[in-house]
Amino acid sequence: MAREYLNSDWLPFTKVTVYASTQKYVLSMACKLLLGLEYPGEVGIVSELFKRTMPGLLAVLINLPGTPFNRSIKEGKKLKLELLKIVEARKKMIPKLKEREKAGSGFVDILSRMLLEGKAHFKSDMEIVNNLISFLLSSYEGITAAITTFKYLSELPQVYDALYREHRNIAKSKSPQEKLNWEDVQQMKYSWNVICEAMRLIPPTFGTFREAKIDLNFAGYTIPKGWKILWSPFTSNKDPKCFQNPETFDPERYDRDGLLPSSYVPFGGGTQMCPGKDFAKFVMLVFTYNVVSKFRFRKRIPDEKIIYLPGPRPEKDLPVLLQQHQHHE
Ligand code: HEM
Repeated sequence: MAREYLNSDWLPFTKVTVYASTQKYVLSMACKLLLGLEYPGEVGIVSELFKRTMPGLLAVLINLPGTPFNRSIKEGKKLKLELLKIVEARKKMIPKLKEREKAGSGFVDILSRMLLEGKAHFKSDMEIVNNLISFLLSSYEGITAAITTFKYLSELPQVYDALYREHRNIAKSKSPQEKLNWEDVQQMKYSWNVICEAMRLIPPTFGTFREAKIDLNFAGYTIPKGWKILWSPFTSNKDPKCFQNPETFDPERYDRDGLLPSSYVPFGGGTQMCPGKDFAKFVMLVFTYNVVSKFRFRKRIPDEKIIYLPGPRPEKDLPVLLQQHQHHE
């Protein structure tokens, strides 16, 4: 799907805005993997309704006709109805899905898996829909934010070249039209280090809250039972005690220095750790592989700032000039 997407949305152009384009791709990919919708035909309605609902997340909470908040509520209701229709239709396919699963054939998307697991986990269809919306949101915001990787790839040619070499080695073991498989993705060790380094310097999420279950003493401070504590990857990620020369983009550090426990936490930790980590990793690696195998790119705004809305994004969506590889260098 990444290949198909790049052929239609990148290949005909010499300029693209990486953030907006990646967001579109990630949402389509999430619709396919989470909901089992076909790309590009079936993902259109859901992704459009989802995009129209999103502005309400950051709007002033005034629910009057014509306000962005009011518009988002209306679009959100339409999105839920559309997802309910999809859930209804999929339920009718459960016997077929069970057969397919027994035969061990074919990929089972997350919605189908939720339905196969049955009523034990979900009280109603609306609960399934609400879960799906939270997964779509995490993909849309989280995975796209990690695409700051491309900012560093356009700034650091030596990192780009090392990544390209890793990708070429994988490509050499395959025929030109052969798709990536799970084993190929496991080999993308340097690529993952690059993405990790981008997420270390610009974490996709600011952090979340925990509640103190007992009176705690931490670093000389008393935290009374019941207080909320905000943990954030922004603190340890730039701490020289955890990462040497923390401001330097250095993907090799993970193999060379290793990691202190709980020092690198873009996906959180403990029992609440992000359940979408592997999904996100897979989507990011496959997309990066497909982009780097086809293009070099140069930033059009040399000192473009990263802003937080609330997740990080390049201020002007990272416009780049594309240069297609003429032959495999
Ligand atoms: C690069 C992408 C992503 C990043 C950086 C990220 C990061 C995080 C973080 C920091 C948390 C809080 C963990 C904690 O409190 O310890 C979290 C929770 C969560 N994430 Fe992600 N996430 C990403 C992608 C995804 C995706 C793709 C999904 C779903 C498909 C997802 C689903 C969730 C859910 C459901 C929770 C709540 C878990 C709970 O409270 O038990 N995330 N994520």
